[in-house]
Amino acid sequence: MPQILVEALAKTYRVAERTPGLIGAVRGLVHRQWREVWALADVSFSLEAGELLAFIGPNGAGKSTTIKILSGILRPTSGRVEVDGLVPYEDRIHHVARIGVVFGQRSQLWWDLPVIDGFDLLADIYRVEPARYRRRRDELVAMLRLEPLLDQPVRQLSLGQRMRAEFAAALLHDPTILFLDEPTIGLDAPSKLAVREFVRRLNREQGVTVLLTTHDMHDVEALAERVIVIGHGRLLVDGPFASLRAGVLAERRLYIDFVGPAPMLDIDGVTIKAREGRSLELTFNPGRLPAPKLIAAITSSHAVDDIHVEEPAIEEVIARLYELHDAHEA
Ligand SMILES: Nc1ncnc2c1ncn2[C@@H]1O[C@H](COP(=O)(O)OP(=O)(O)OP(=O)(O)O)[C@@H](O)[C@H]1O
Repeated sequence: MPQILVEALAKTYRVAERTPGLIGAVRGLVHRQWREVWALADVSFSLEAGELLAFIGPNGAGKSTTIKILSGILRPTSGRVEVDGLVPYEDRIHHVARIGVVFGQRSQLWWDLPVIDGFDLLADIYRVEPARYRRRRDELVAMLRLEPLLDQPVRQLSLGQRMRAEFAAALLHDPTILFLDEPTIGLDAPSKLAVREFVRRLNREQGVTVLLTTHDMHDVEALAERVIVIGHGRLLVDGPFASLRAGVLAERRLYIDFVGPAPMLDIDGVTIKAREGRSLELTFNPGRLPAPKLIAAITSSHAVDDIHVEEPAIEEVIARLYELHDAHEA
């Protein structure tokens, strides 16, 4: 029996139609027109205990809605959800004792309270037995290097520091499942690395099941073995990251600055995308032509000033997935 089971999940939101202008606004107060927005059309997947799954997709794809339903905040329009045998939105009290949630854009700590007081309050709310709480809190404080921040009010923390405190807050009651909604959003590079390292340890060493949404492909690469791509409220892909990468993500971009004007390159399997002055941008498939081989071929015959390889941005990957999906549906 999987730990998380999602079957034919659908969610519509009812939003008020706005008529422009003052008269429209007044009329809207009297006869409000509603329109339905399909956030999720039909999503099914399951997750075994101890898995780490990344949920990716463009803005508005339905990722946050899925996390909100799984964490019991929202009720779906139709479909079935079970987490550890419970229906999250029907048995919230028991459910929240087993899960931890971190929203990158929202805080569960109290803005004006010192971090440690917020932790104490949460332990009370979750009714964590005092000795167990102190043990878990000290463990998390050490893992997340929170000691120097404990007496500071949350509002004085930097975003990176606050996210570390948020992770501890979400885990004080020792949940076996962690939902993360864009946990690295807005963080600088060292803070992102710290978050990834912490999530990895939590999953690998403590066996916590993690479901994560992100727009950062580096999060996915660093953490997830399995990836679900969601778009238009539907599942587009569910599989190992390695195969997604080898298929849709195969293309790499190479940027080269030459010492002199950019030469005409004619290499099998390489497409020139842009040429300007001394610069050249090209694409290649590393499965067919490994990057070191390509770079060696170019640098052995041309003087190069700078060179770097880039993976396609997540938006490009998603756009490509849409094309494949639409072609398949047609
Ligand atoms: N409370 C709400 N009321 C009305 N519509 C909503 C509400 N929340 C979400 N939506 C709509 O549902 C759709 C899915 O939104 P959701 O926030 O789940 O997407 P997302 O994949 O998390 O996007 P993002 O990457 O931008 O966070 C969007 O069209 C959004 O406008």
